[in-house]
Amino acid sequence: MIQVVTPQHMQAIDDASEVPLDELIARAGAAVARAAIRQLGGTYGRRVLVVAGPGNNGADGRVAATRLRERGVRVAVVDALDLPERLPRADLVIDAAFGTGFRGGWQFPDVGATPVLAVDVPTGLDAATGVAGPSTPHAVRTVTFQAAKPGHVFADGPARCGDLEVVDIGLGVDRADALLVDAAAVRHWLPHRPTDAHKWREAVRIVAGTPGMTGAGHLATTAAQRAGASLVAVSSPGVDADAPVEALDRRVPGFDWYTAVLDDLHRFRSLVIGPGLGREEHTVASVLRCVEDAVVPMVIDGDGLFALAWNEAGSPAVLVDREVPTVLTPHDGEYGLLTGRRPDDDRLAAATSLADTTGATVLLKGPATVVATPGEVPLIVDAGDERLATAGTGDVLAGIIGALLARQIPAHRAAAAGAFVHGLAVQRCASVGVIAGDLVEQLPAVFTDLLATDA
Ligand SMILES: NC(=O)C1=CN([C@@H]2O[C@H](COP(=O)(O)OP(=O)(O)OC[C@H]3O[C@@H](n4cnc5c(N)ncnc54)[C@H](O)[C@@H]3O)[C@@H](O)[C@H]2O)[C@@H](O)CC1
Ligand SMILES: Nc1ncnc2c1ncn2[C@@H]1O[C@H](COP(=O)(O)OP(=O)(O)O)[C@@H](O)[C@H]1O
Repeated sequence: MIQVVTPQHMQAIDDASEVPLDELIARAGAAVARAAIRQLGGTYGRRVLVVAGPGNNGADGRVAATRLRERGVRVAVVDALDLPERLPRADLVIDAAFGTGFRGGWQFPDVGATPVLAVDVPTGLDAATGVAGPSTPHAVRTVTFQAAKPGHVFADGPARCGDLEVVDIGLGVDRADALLVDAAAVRHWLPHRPTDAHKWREAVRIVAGTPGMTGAGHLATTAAQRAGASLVAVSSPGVDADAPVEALDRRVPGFDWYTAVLDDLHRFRSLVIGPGLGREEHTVASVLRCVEDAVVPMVIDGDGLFALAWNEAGSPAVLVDREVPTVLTPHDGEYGLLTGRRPDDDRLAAATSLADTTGATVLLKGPATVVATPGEVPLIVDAGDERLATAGTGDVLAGIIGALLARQIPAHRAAAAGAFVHGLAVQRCASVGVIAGDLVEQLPAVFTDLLATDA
């Protein structure tokens, strides 16, 4: 997995390093020159413009300029603080104006359609949060050093950075602030089914859906089945519609259904509660009883999170005493209900603080999803894309995580692996018109491909 380190932490690593700064800059500049040559597809007859600032980011760019000249590239270097009225023509612009030391108030010049290669971060992109300034260029590629920064993966980061290249320049990273989840990690986390498998061994209990929102129960159930649950029992309180044929249809009344759910919950390996349950007072009461008394790992999603927030003692009080893992899956609005404030731009900190106050695993949804658990390095999943922003995809995610918990994957990894396969599933879907059920259909192939690749 790629390490993610905050800019402040990277500065401390830099300060503590025994490698002299000049050497780090030489290595960084050489890596930028190599990336530029790859981007140009050669050196002969190619022209590069380097916009170089007054700090170390500019120094990286000047070294790259020297290396490129040595390779026969025609290079012009312009001073970011003294830009000429007309920029020299080029096949590639290297943005070495400012990196993590940028303080705002400087405009990146208009380079038209010329591709931009950014050094460390495109100028003006906040490396801590990914929020771009008004003139931040859209780079085709960004070369960063030793570790990715949160700004590369959150907010405007992915769109402004283009392809991200992380280059080892010999700085020892003592600890990562987060890890970017990849296929190799998820493959490693997935258990093989034992030959003596038994249908109750990976059984998932789901409470989701109400009259008028029966789809939530259906989506979570089929997602859990397709993510490897050996058996799924589903209840949609007050609903008489049929469950999927392969699932156990556990009909429960619209009120006080917690007794029926808790009754034989010990037979299951996980409980998914919340998608499409509604926000009635009696629903809140039943959800809270389940959270307090459930003896199996739980995923609490959607209206289950509303129920947690809507109780006088506050969600931490309900959760901290749980002796088995709990995964909370808020989007920004649900995070706001739980904490009284929507997450700010520092999404790693937002997820981590909710995890710390509740003792739960928190999966904070978004274009890049963060998974935080007390005592674990946060995980970031950026496998999905905007096609996931459609009704019901969260219900699918909850079902997948429920199945992975039932398959005995620890909560932190189960949540991140769930978000990762959810993202891979959408990659296999059509470019337009994707609905949540399409993700479910893709899951067996996603898992099959993941397990078949030997990276
Ligand atoms: N540990 C690492 O990650 C390494 C980082 N390196 C590079 O070092 C960069 C950080 O270097 P610096 O701390 O020198 O920061 P920058 O190179 O981003 O720029 C800081 C300088 O720019 C000036 N400045 C900032 N905003 C301005 C504005 N709006 N108008 C005019 N002047 C402005 C500041 O006064 C300061 O002199 C990284 O982005 C990276 O490119 C590499 O050199 C090698 C090692
Ligand atoms: N722009 C986006 N890019 C990538 N993933 C997204 C984007 N918007 C939403 N998602 C993902 O889609 C899912 C939506 O979940 P949720 O909001 O709970 O949907 P619902 O409640 O309709 O089921 C989450 O997994 C979230 O991370």
